[in-house]
Amino acid sequence: MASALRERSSSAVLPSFTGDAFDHIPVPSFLTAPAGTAQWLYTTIAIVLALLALEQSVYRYKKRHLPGDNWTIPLIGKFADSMKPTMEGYMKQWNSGALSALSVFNIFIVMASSNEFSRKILNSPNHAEPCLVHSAKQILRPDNWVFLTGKVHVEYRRVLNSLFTRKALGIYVAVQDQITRKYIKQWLAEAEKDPSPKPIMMTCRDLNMETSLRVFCGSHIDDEAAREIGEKYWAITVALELVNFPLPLPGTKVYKAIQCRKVALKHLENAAAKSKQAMAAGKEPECMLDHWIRSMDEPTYKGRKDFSDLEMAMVVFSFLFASQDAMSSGLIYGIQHLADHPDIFAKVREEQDRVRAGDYERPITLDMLDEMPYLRAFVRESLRVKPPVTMVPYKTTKAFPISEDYTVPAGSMVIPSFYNSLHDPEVYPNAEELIPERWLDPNGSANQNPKNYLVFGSGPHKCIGLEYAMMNIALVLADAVALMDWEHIRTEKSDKVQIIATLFPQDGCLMKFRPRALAA
Ligand code: HEM
Repeated sequence: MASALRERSSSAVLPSFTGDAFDHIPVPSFLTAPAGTAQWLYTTIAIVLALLALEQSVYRYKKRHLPGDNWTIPLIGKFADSMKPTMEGYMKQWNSGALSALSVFNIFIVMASSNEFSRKILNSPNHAEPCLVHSAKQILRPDNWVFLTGKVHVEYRRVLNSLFTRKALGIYVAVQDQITRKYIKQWLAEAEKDPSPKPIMMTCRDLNMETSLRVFCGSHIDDEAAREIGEKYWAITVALELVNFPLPLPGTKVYKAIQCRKVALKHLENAAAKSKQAMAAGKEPECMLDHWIRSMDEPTYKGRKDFSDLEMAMVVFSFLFASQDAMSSGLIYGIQHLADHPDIFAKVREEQDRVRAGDYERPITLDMLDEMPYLRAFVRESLRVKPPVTMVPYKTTKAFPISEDYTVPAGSMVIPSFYNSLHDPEVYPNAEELIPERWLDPNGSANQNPKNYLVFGSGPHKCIGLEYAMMNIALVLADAVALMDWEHIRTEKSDKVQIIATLFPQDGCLMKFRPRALAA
């Protein structure tokens, strides 16, 4: 095709453009260039045009009958949209069909929006594997365990599951409670000095970061290192776009995120070494690293024991990476939802008062959380209404016959989306409304259709930290409800969603906190 175009362009009739009548029109220099140069230029243009035509043909061939644009913007496709994603844009895509197509930087993408197709992608490890966002491999390092697949992934995960047993959660809950109380004291002290409403987005992120670092590394990470990781981590959050600029050149978001990872890994590796020393010296486990090292000595332990400091650091970093944004989103919407529903707030507080029996200084334990079913139902419901993670990019490893009439080509991105499953009115009547009670009835449709609850994904890569995540959000809300009075200052942006890797209220959730006025 290119050679045919070349032949045609070399014999193109130009003289009519060089006649007297056109003398006043500036002629581009390449048209007046010597014959050899012009021919070279026409050839180049012809090749470029042919490649552009080929790009469109390949896109249309892959897309077939799926809903989606019939043409893709040359080279970049929907890159501009992916730079500034909006909930409205995503919803338009999800509602255009159970499967729909688009292309970004020549990556062919199939978006799945129904429960059936989303679950099928998550549960077909022989056809598709997670690719997170494109930048994740550059940020986490390609040798991070999260990129393992198949049997090796299952085996690695089996070891890591021991980090989320009830025994382990019992260690973490004490750390979480201590840090949450420290932050609540700080918020109240700041509010006393300046009672104006403050956005809680960054405050919640800081609380989550400190909680994670202390739960994972305890005192094996010093305050300075924790502060440095916390400060730099925002570079990683902003680099988590669906598709980034392909090369991590200096100045790009991915480059900055990689620099942050290097700093974090250095500190985490150090923490792993210190934890090994502490456990060898017979100290009591105080964090996840300690628990991990100690559990490998238990007679029932089966699996590898030779984890290097770097390997342990990479696991901890993967947890930080997977949790920081999702936890912050879940917590912020938890606070906003509670503040905006005084009836629900009152029920949560009544439960707190009952379980704590007037002793608000006593640290929360796992047993106490077990006695708070209404709070746990609220957390579940809040995450359903505003799922922090609305989709997870996967990649097809071979042609994937996803439906009777469509096969996703090998090497495509396939994106299971969770929003429609979580807002399915058949399973969740009045799906847009926040109704914790729907989780209190074991025979209700919410509990009877667990397959719809995709907040934490499904299949071999389902969120490993889901119990810990729900426990942490519940604990922060429990302490905040028990110890403070709240006021949410609503703006016209409170219900609008901002997407920075996960979902946040556009105004950052403006809150006023006061010490709780307890009846004398
Ligand atoms: C509200 C908070 C959280 C939400 C909404 C969330 C959601 C998710 C989702 C949707 C996935 C992908 C699942 C799939 O592909 O099927 C995932 C994976 C993962 N999550 Fe979470 N997550 C949260 C908190 C956490 C926490 C606290 C940790 C660790 C402490 C964590 C660690 C991970 C890891 C390591 C994976 C990858 C698992 C694998 O590939 O085997 N997440 N999470």
